[in-house]
Amino acid sequence: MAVMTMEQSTSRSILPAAFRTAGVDALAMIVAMVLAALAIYLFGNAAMQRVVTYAAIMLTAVLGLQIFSGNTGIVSFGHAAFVGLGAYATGILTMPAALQRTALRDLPQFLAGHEMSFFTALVVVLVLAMLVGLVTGIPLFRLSGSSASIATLALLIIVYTLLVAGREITRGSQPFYGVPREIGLWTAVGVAAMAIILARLFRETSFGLATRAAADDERGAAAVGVDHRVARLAAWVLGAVAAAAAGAMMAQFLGAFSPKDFYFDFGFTMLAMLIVGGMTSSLGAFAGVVVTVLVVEVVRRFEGGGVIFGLQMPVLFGLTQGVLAVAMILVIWRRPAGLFGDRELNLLRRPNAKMDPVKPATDVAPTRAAAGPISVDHLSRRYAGVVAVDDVTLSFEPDSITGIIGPNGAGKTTLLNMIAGDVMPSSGIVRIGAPVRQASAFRFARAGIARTFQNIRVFPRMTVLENVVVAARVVEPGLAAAEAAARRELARMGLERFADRPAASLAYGQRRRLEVARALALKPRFLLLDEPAAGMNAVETAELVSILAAVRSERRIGVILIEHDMRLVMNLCERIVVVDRGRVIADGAPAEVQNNPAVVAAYLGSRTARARQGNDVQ
Ligand SMILES: Nc1ncnc2c1ncn2[C@@H]1O[C@H](COP(=O)(O)OP(=O)(O)OP(=O)(O)O)[C@@H](O)[C@H]1O
Repeated sequence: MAVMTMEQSTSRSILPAAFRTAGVDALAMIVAMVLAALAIYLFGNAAMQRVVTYAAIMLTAVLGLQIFSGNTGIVSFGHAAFVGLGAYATGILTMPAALQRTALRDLPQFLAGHEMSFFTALVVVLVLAMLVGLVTGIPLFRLSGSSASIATLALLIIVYTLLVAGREITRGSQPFYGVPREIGLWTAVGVAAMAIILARLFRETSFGLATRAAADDERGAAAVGVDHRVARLAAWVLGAVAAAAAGAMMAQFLGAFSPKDFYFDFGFTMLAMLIVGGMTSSLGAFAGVVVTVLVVEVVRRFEGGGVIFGLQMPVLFGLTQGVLAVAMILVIWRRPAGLFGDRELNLLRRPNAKMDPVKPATDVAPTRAAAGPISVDHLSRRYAGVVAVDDVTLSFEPDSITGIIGPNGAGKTTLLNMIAGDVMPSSGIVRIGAPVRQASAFRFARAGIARTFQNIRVFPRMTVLENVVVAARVVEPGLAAAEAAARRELARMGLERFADRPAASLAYGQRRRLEVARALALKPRFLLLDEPAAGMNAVETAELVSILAAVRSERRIGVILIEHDMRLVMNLCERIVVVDRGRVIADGAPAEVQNNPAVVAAYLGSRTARARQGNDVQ
């Protein structure tokens, strides 16, 4: 009987394995939600049904937040603003015309008298959220980390101020009333189910992979061709859409509300739910909402005071928010990644399962457009007081292997970083065939320059396979093809059995090999390696040398490597460029360079200097 290989099975299926897993996970969460709703529908009272409806609405909002914050790592306060916008827009669009004439007397003509059904209003609200998401996301995607978080906070304040100031449309800080209460349990559950599918699948899309990679390591992501700004914008817009859908439901759930219902308290509740469950997974959002709603429901009974279990209790104003805050602190303290960590259910993924054999990638031809050599013209890079690279002119042919050596601080890494588009030259230019904008690493990567880093930059929270898929996705026609290519690259590097493990769990030498596999998945013209054997033992180094030599002859790509291990350099390289104090002092075959008096002097000089420093210290 013929054994079907993993490669065959993957290429035959339309859906990539990651989507199949995500689909089954989403289905499991939806089934759990529907069963809970059904039990309450059949056996619960009206109050219980309201709690489940509220939970489904909050789940939609929190999943919107998770799509952005969970994947990009940027904590957002702005999603509460989208819930508010969705609520007010739905309120205006669905309010009966007669009521509108008394409640919103000054409403502009174009907004008056629509009397839409909930679902028609929902469609309008979603389109509106997409537009507002795009407009607000464009300035936001240029920011990272805490400055991006502050920008989302600013958005929340701006939207609140607009809602309060736009009295003719929103009734300002007065309650906005008269919204038909049409939303029922099953509508809320249905919309929440859509949000679950959206959030769970988004993680596995190219955008989801790109945002997660950039959240783990922005420079590492750029080095594999990821333009994280576009991916981040996509996450922002989709998150905004889900949050606005929650707002549309919230409007009809509450019937009456005011701007403060969608301000800090609400933003805090959304964040608390997500952080308690686990920010980086849709399972975390799901669990966070369930746990928090249950806790809040219990605590709320105590908040109003009265006789509880035979005891007379005082009114405890703010108890719910207080308990939420304490729960959040406890979770952050005891389980920083949330109750469910950063794991999805991953029902179809079994890390230790025996896999079908994969044909290692040995016959991959470079596919990139930039077919010519890399040329570096009068390249310099100055830092305050230091000339790291000083007027270097060089050319590197594809299908050649060049070592760049030199004493510590000679400028090797800075030169390599400029060739990879990671550092902007102070003067001079790097040409890689096609014209590429300087200092945009992701464009250099897409033009055929792949690299590894001196300090390994794998994406620790992503699986080993995902690390490579992020790169493969840039050159392969679809996710299924990218998965198959990534598996073959992992097999080439002897890492296929670790495919479903988090990259952080790999040993040091394996992580170095993973970085090489990820770089090769770009099908590059040139592979730039910054001290690939650093920190490896003799066996690991020998293994790496033989892999690199084989890869280079299999694929006929140019390799440029920086290395202090002279044995490795002399064994592997056909050409050696020696750099000292930012300048090229020798360039030629290994034997020539070894006997070059300038090189001997540079190395001797640095050693003498080091010895002198040592004596000074003593
Ligand atoms: N971002 C930076 N800011 C300021 N100075 C820098 C920066 N990057 C590099 N330098 C300086 O530029 C010089 C060259 O550094 P570079 O890291 O390129 O050398 P190297 O040859 O790769 O050294 P090593 O072999 O130790 O890695 C050093 O003096 C370094 O301190």
